[in-house]
This record gives sequence, structure tokens and C-alpha cells, in this order.
Amino acid sequence: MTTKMRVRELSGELGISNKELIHLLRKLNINVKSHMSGLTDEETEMARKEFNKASHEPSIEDKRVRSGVIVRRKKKPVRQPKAEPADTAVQEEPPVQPTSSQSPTPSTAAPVSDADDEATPSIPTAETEQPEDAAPETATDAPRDVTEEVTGEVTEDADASVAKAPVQEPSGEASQPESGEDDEKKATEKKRGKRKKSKKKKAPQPAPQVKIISRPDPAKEQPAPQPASTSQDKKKKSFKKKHRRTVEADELYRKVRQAETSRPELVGSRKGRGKRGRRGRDQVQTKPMVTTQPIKAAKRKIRIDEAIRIADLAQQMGIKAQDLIKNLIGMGVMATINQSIDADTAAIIAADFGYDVEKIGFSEKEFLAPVHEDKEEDLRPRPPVVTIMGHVDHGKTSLLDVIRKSHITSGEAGGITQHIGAYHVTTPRGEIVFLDTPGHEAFTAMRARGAQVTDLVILVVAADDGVMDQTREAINHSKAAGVPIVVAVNKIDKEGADPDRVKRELAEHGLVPEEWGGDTIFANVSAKKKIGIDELLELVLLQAEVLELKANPNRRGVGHIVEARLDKGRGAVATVLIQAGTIHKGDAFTCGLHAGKIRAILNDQGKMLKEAGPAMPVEVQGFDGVPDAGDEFVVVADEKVARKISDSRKGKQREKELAKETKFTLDKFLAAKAGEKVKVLNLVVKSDVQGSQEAIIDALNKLSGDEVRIEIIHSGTGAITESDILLASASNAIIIGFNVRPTAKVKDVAEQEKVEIRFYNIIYKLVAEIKDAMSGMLAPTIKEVYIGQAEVRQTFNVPKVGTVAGCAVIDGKLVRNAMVRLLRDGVVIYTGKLNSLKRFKDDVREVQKGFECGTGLERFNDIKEGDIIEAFEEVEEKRTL
Ligand SMILES: Nc1nc2c(ncn2[C@@H]2O[C@H](COP(=O)(O)OP(=O)(O)OP(=O)(O)O)[C@@H](O)[C@H]2O)c(=O)[nH]1
Repeated sequence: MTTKMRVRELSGELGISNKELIHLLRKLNINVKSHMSGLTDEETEMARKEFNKASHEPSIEDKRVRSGVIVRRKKKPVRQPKAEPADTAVQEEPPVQPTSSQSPTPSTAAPVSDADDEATPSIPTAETEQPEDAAPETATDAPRDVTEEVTGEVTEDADASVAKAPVQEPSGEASQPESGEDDEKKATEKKRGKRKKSKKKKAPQPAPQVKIISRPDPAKEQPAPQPASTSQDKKKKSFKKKHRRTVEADELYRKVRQAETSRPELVGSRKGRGKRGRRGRDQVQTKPMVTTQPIKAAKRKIRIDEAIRIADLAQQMGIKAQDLIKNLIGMGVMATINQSIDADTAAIIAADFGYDVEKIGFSEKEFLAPVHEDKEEDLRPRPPVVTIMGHVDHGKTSLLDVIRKSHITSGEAGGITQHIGAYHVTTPRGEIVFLDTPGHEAFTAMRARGAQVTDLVILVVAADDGVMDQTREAINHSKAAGVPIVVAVNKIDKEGADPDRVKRELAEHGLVPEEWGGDTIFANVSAKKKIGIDELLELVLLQAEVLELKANPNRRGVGHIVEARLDKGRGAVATVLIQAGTIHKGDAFTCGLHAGKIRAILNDQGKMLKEAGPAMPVEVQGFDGVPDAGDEFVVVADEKVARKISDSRKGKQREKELAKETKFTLDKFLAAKAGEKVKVLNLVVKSDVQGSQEAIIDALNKLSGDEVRIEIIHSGTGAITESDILLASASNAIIIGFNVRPTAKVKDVAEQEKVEIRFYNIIYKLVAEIKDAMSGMLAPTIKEVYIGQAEVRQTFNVPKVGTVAGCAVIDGKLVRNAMVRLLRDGVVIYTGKLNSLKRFKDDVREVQKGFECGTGLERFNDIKEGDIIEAFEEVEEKRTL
């Protein structure tokens, strides 16, 4: 018999809960242990038939009216009108006492008095046995109530007057067990026992409905939310008992509270129980128990932050963490109980157990988002923010120096220039802000954090040297960021300077000068001789005009960190480039994981300011920790808000760290491809020599097809650098290293940035793997390799160990820990592992053909003489196209 379907799959198909299906299966004498149990075709078919049959039958629900009296009411599966019966029922049936935490439930109330009034028990009519005959749809022919005295007699009656009592469609809540579950269970079982006896005396009476409402073992079943939480209640108590003084207990208690808060009806039941104590339980049970209807999806909600620990998720769903982990493994996610999974993964896995995941958490947006968008009339032009990039020694520092010295604001002349990583210069045509940090860090690091502060890049290329490695790198970084480039051809004063050669070389990289029909602005300069500097600045401003850079200075200040450090005397200080609004001394702010209050604002001349507006680079003091370059600096209402945001971010960061995930991997690319979302595979290719680099790029480019495209966002020779990692991180790229290795520091950065680096030393292997990735075939196939066979000659029962087989190896060999299958007359009886392998009394690693040995099978004792143990190995094999 082959296992085709799992219980949970079938329950999904039938649209009922696992619990209900398990009842149904048990009713059919199909023994299943949990929602993960497998069903054969026949069993599945039987279950379907039974379900179809049952779904046409009216079900019976039990409810305890008062101590010793339980009402059994037969109800239609057909949806009944709600309002009318509700009113009638409530008015007519005062004896039922709904709990204080629950509104009176009409369907409960209605039949009660009728049932109570029924003095004479009678056997149900044929209608109970042939439910198909029951006419559906009308309110008048609905329920049949049965009153049972717990003390003995079973009374099931199809009294017409009762039948007329209207029924309200039971809500999802109604099916959820309440406190005092155990009591009820006992009582129900007791009743059943007695009923069986009395039935024997009277007439044969099938009671399929009774089965439906019997309670499953919550530990084994997939729980509906309510039982889950009831068990959480218990768990909480036992936890509190066990770990009274531990933090975990508090944490768990908090989670339980959280779970309850997300399901207010639970809180009600808990409260009710508290007030009423044990006596109140009976009343709680008067809530109708309808188990034939799956619990509403809305009730099965789990609210989580960015990520959640497996243990917490399992607890919130009221299932065992092991079950959750098993399902995760099934999805290919390896996680331990203490690891966190992100909200998306949690959503998928929770869906398997019938729960929805809702992302919640403190929403900082409420505090950060501007109340209203900037109006056009509020926007004022702002200076461009420029980054100077280029190859080593091509003159970046010299150029910035000459610009700064000759263009500092007159008022500031004489001031001592501070190194704050950014400078504000004034030219006759306008103001420009220069970022004086290594280009890549200046914006690639920021971009990796989702920030972009640079409006323009000045690419410095020495006229005597031409385009070099870092020139290319700078071009790629700028292109990836979508920032326009102005080229400064430097050192034109030098002998051997050939600006045209630079133009030609840059044109090959897509930077075609305007005079050649392109759109890149070129300026010939000499930083040393101060030639062409003003023209360069003019061109920069011209280009900036095209960009129409504007910002609203009259709002709360927002900016980004350019650089930050810990100062001995002043604590954490950072250069902030204000991008919009104005910051003031005394403002509370949040920045990355940190918060603070602005204690001092200094400009690049070291002058104290009271405030700073858009595109102003300033040094800010007052941070509670050192932020990272690229972190967003936002002024908030007050320090309390700032702290709250910072705390929330720190919490999320912790969860993210726990959920450790690589930003982008080939496997992820594959997964994404399955959903047809990602069609571009971004690569950064670094190789040892130019020759191999060209060969690799050629080969990779040839792989690009209509459906999946390869985008080499950067390539170069030499070691993998931090800037490569930052670029890859910012562009969701994978780094390909050919005959190159990263330094330990770069490795650290890659780890921090969660960038995947793949190393190769053979081109065709590199190409093949990328090809595999692109064709979605990288997932390895599992291949079986035969190891050997042994025949069982004798079996021994060893106490506490189980059956041990004395075998003779007849082919190949037996290897300890190998996978094995037990064959009896050529039929596989068992597949698993060898758990011991001995020669005489010694444990051995393997036994060759022709030798005898003793062996045991893991968790299997039914070994017989003559059985064959076949050992094999499973090896992963990469698939090829
Ligand atoms: N002849 C000439 N030499 C220049 C010019 N600009 C810079 N240099 C020289 O080139 C050398 C390198 O200049 P830097 O400004 O340090 O170059 P850099 O690009 O900042 O170098 P790194 O900071 O190492 O990346 C220095 O010796 C400068 O004097 C120029 O326009 N003409």
C-alpha cells in the first residue's frame, strides 16, 4: 500500500479542519496519529465518501445547560437566517445562562427549555439514522434536541415542537472549546458509556454525530486556535510554576498574553473562568459546540514583527516546535528551535497549519512620515551634492583642495577648515557641496543602506594615464546608482597628456563626449596649475540645473550620515548632509539604530550654527552611539519618540541577526525564478588577469537569453575589495571570483553585508554553474549508490536493544551508518539505517563480502532469517542541462 496523501492535504481538499478529518477517519477505523499521517488511496476515497455523506447529515451538538444536564441538539449543516431566530430564542429561553464574557447564544438557548421540558426519553426516529431524508433549508424543520441526564438516561427526541425552534448558524467561535474542557470531556464520556448501555436495551442506534463532537487529543491534533490557547493557558501556568523566577517565563507569559490579545474571545473566556472558578465552567460550556465547520480564517491570525523564533511561533499556534521544524525542513529551511524565521517564511509555514500571519509591530512611519507632502511652492532650489571619484593618483585630492581653497565663502575665509568629510563651496554661479570621502563609500555604502545622497559624480582621469581599473569601477558604481557623470580630464599640463585618448577610452565605456554626439560633459583641467577649475564648476552647476534639485527648508530636518566617529571629548559625532528641512540645536532625532538630541551643529569651517538647511554638510553632536555612513538622520517630535524608534529598530535588528539570511544567493535566484520574478542575474566579476576576465565576460554574456539575463554590473582584475562587496550589496549581485581571494577583512564585510561570493579557477566550471543557475537546474538530484548485501542467518533478541541479526555479507560490503533496506522475498520491508555493526563483540566500520557480522536496524525489530539487508548510499548529484 502506498501512501499518497497526508491528512492535512485531504482536510484542505475537503475544507474541514484536520481535527475533524481525523475524527472522521477514526470513525472509519482508519488509524491516524496526526495531520501529517499518510493515507492510502482507498483510505482517502473512503474518507471522501464519508465526508460527502456526513456533510449531508445534520450534526448533533452537545451543550451543558446546567450541572447534570446536557442538551444534544441536531442541527442542519445548511445556513439559516440569523436575526430572527436569535431574537426569538433569547426571549423565549431564559433558563440558559450565557457567560458574562459571552453574549447569549441563541442556538444554545433555544432548545434548552424544550429539551428540559421533555420528560419522556425516546429513541430518535429514523430521521436521525437517515439524515438525507431530513428536509433542509427551512427554519421550521431544523433542530432536534436531546436531553441527557448525566445521571443516566439518554433522552434523544425528535419532538416536533423542538424541531420548530429556530437555529442560528453557529459562528466560528462557537466551535471553540472553553475552559472546563476536561470536566466536559469526562461528563461526555461518562454519558456515552451510559448511553451505550441504555441503547443496548432499547434499539441499535448509530451515533455518528457523537463522534464528530468528541474531543481530540489536542497534543496530537492540529489545533484549532481555541484549544491551542487553552493549552497555552495551561502551559503558561506550568511554565510559571517551573520557571517562576526566570526571564523566559515572563517572556513566554508575554507571548501568551499577546496570543490572547489577538483573540479577544479567549481573554473573555479566561476572565470568565477566573471569576466563576470551577463552578463557572459549566456555564461556559453552554456555548454551542459545532465542530463540523472549520474555524474562520480571521480567527487564525498570528501577529508577528519582522521575524519570529520557531519556539514562539509554535507556541502561538499551539503546536509542537518539532512539527514546525519538520515542515520547515520539508520546505528546505533548516532551522533550530531557537532560530528566527522572517515574517514571510512564517506566513508560509503558518498557512500549513491553517494560520494567517499578520505583520505588526511598532510603526515608526507614523512618527517619521511628513504630515503632508511638500507643495511645489514650498520647494527651494538647493545646491548639488558632488562626489569626486577616479583612479589612484589621478588627482582627486588635489582637485578638491584647489576647489576648496579658492572657493571658500568670503565670510569663512580665514576659518580653520575642519575635516568633516564634506565641503560647501560658493562659486560665482552658485553653491556646490563636495563629499570628501572615498567615492565608493560615499555613495555605494549609502546606497547599500537604501540612501542616495550624491547628485553628481566628477570622474577624474589623468590625461597622461587614461582609463584605469578604478576608473572603470567608478563608472560602474555611478551607473549602478544612476548618477550622472561629469568627466574631469586632469593633469593636462603634463607632458604626454592626451585628453582625446581619455575621451576615446571613456567612449568605449559609454561616456561619449557631447562634441561627439554623446551626452557626457568633459572638462580639461589641471589641479596643479589651476587650469579649467572654474569651467569645471560651471559645467557641474549646468548639469545640476538640468536635475532641478529642490528641497523644502521649512519642515523637520532629514539627512544622511556621511561619516561618523567617536570623539574623545565630544562623544559620538557625525557629519550629516541635510537633504530636506532644517535641523536646529536642541532637536530630538533618530539615526539608524541610534537616537539623540542635537547638542551642537558645526559647519566645515568649524563654526557653531544654530540651524542648518538643505544640502548643508554639518557636524552634529549629541548621538547616543556612533551611526553608520548612509544612516538616515531624521528629526522627530521629542526625545521619547526618538528613543522609541531606536528601541524598536534595535529589536528588529536583533531579530534580523538571528534570522541571518544571505542577501542574494544563486539558490535564491533560482527560487525567485520559479516565481518568474527575477529575470536579471546581477554579477560582479573579479579575476586575476585581463585575459581570463574577458573570456569569462564573453562566456557569461552568451548565456543571457530572453527569459533570464545576465547583467555584469562590474568587472575588474585584482583582489575582491570592500567596494566590490558594497556594490554587490547595493545591487543585489553575486560576486564571482576567478583565481582571486578576498582578504579576511573583505570576507568580514561580505558576511556583514550578506553578499555571496563564489570562487572558481576553471572557466568552464564557472560558466556551467551559472548556466545551471539560470536554467533552474542547480538543485541536485539524489542518486543512490549500491554498497552491498548481507543475508540474515540468525536473529537474537537482545533486551533493551531489540533484534540483532547475525548476517553473512554476500556481496560488496556493509558499512556502519549506511542507508539500508530490508528485503524479504525481494520485497522491501524496511528502509532506514544500520544502527550497529559488529564483528564478534567489536564495533566495526565495515564488513566485507565473505565475512559474518552482527547488525541491528534503526527502530526496526521484525528481522527474520533469510532476509536480505541491502546497504546503499545517497549521493547528491548536480543536474546538467
Ligand atoms: N602635473 C600634475 N600633477 C598633478 C595634477 N593633479 C595632481 N597631480 C599630482 O598627482 C599626484 C596625485 O595626486 P592626488 O591628488 O594625491 O591624487 P589622488 O587621486 O587624490 O590620489 P589618492 O588619494 O591616492 O587616490 C600628486 O603628486 C599631485 O601633485 C595636475 O593637474 N598636474
